Amino acid sequence: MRRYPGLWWSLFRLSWSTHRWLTVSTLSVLLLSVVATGACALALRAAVNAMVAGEGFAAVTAAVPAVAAYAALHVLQDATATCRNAVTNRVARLEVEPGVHREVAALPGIEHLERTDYLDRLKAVRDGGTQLVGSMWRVVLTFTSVMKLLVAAGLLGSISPCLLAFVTAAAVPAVCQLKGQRLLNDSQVATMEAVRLEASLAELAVDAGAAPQIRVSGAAPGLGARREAAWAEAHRVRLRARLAASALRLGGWTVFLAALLAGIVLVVGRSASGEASVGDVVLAVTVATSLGQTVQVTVNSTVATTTAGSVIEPYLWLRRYGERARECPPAGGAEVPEALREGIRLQGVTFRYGGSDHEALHGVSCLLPAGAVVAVVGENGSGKSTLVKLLTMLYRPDSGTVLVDGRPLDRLDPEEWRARISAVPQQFGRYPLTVSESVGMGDLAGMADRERITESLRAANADELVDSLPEGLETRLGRELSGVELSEGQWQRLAMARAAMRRSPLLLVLDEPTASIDAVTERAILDRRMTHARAAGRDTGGITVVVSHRLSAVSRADLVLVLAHGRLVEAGPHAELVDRGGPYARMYAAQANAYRDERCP
Ligand SMILES: Nc1ncnc2c1ncn2[C@@H]1O[C@H](COP(=O)(O)OP(=O)(O)OP(=O)(O)O)[C@@H](O)[C@H]1O
Repeated sequence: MRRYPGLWWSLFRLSWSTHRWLTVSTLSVLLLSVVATGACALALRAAVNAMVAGEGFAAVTAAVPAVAAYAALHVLQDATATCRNAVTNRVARLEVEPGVHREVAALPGIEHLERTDYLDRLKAVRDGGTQLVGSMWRVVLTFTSVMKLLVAAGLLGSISPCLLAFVTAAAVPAVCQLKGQRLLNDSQVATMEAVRLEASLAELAVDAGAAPQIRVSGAAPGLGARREAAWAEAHRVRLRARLAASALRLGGWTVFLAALLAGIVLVVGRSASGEASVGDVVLAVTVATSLGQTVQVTVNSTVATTTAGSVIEPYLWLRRYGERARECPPAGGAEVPEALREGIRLQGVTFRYGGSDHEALHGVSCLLPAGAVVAVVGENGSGKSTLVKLLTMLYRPDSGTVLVDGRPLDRLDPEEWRARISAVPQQFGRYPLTVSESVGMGDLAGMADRERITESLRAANADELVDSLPEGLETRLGRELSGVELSEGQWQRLAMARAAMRRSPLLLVLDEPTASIDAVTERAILDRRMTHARAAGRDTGGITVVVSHRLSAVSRADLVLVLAHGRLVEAGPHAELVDRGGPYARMYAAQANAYRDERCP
C-alpha cells in the first residue's frame, strides 16, 4: 500500500497532461457538489426559521437558493459520474493500456512471456486500465466525500456539540465494510489456483488442438469432473467469505441508523425545550439524510479503491519487473562482428528457468566453428531449445559465458545481434496475413521485394505450395480472418521461408524446423539449407544450428552436439560419433532399426 499514493499521483499527472479539460471539469464538479451540500442545508434552515417567524419575504429569499442548491446537487451528481467515466476511460484506453503493451514488448528476451507469475499479472492488468485509473478518481471522490462529512460535522456541531458523536458513528459502517472486503479479497487469493485450474480445464474442453485426443481417449467426463471439483472448492470458500462480509455490513449500518435516530430525537427534544429552532431540526434532518448518502459514497469509494488492489498490485509488480530488467541492460560496448572468424564458444554455460527446480543446461562448453552446420540432438527435455534460446539472447546464462569471436554475447546489443541472426523457433507463429506479408516479416526491409520473397519460399520448398493457393502470394492465410487454412507442415514451411529472408545471417537457428514435415521433404529441405548455409558460411563465417530428433536428417552436419539432462555428453562429426559407439551411436542405431522394422514388418 505504501506505493499506492505514488502511483495515484503519477496517474493524476498523466490525466492532467493528456486530458486537461476533462480533468479540470471533473475536479470542478466534485468541489461544487461539496459547496452545494452545505449551501442547501443552510439556506433551508434560514427559510424555515423565517417562515416560523412570519417573515414571508426573507423566507422566499432563502428558499430560492435552497431549491437551486438542491437542484444543483442532483445535476452535479450526474455530471460527476459522466466526467469521471469519460476521463477514466480515455486515460485508461488511450494511455495506460497501450503503455502496458509497449512495456511488455520493450522488455529484452522472452523470459517474462514464459513465466506464469508474469503472465498472471499481465492478464489482470491488460484490460484493467479502467479500474486502475478509476482507483485514482475514487481517491479524489473519497477526499471530496470526507470534505462533505466535515461540512456536515460543522453544521451539526453548530446545533449541538453532542451531535458530533453522531458523525463518529458514521465511521462504523465504513470500518465494517472494509473488514468485509478484506475477507472477500483473502478468499479470492486463497482460491485463485482453483479458479485458474477451472478456467484452464474449461478452455481445454473447447480447444481444437486437444479435442482429438480427448475424444479418442474418452477423457471428457474425467476432465469435466476435475473442473467441477475445482469450481466447487473455489465457490465454497468464496460463499463463506461473502456471508461473513454481508453480516459485517449489516451490523455496521444498524449502528449508524440507530445513531441517526438518536440524533434526530435529541434535536427534536432541544427544539421542544427552546434550545434549538425549527430550522435547526430541519437542518439536522437534511444533513443527517445526506450524511447517510455521503457515508455510502465514502465507503463505496474506499472499498473500490482497496478492491482495485487486484489490479494495482500486479501493475506495480510489472513496473518493478520492467525497472529491474532495464536496470541490468546489456553492458554494451562490444560490436557485433561483420563476419565470424573463430565462431561461437560456450564456456561452462549453466541455466535454470525461473520457478524450475532443475537446471535446463549445466556446464556446457563447446565451440560452434565459424561457417559450420551444427546439429543439436538429444532426448525430450535435454536442453536443446534452451541452448538455442541462449544463443539468440532470449535468455541469459546464470553462469558461464557465450563468446562470439571472443566477444561476450551479453555485451552485444540484443537488437543488433538479432538483426544479424535468423531463426525458425520450435513454436513458430501462424501470421494471419497474406503469404507475401507473412514471409516478408522475416526481414522488414525486404517486405516489398517480391523476388526475395519468392526465393525464400523456394529455399523452404514452399514454392509449389504457394502456386497451388488461389491467389498465390496474395492469398490471405488463417481461419480467423476467413483466409486459407494450412496444414501444420505447410505453416512450418512458411516459417522456414520467413527465416530465409535474411540472406547471410551470422547465426541461423532451426529448432525442429521440419518436425511436421514428411521425412523425404525434410531431407530435401535440410540438404538444401545445409548447402546454402555452407556457401554463405564461407563468406561470413555464419553458423547454422539445427535441432532435430531425426538423426538421419542431420547426419550431414559438420558437428553434432549430443545433450542429455542439460549436459553436453558428446560432440563430433556424425561418422566419428557412430564409430565411438556412445549415446549418439545407440540413438542412431535405435532410429535406424525402428525405420527398418517399419519398412519390413
Ligand atoms: N519456460 C520454461 N519454464 C520452466 N522450465 C522449462 C521451460 N522451458 C523448458 N523448461 C525445462 O527445461 C528443460 C529443457 O527444456 P528444453 O525445451 O530446452 O528441452 P528440449 O531438449 O528442447 O526438449 P524437446 O525435444 O522436447 O523440445 C526441461 O526440463 C524443461 O522442462
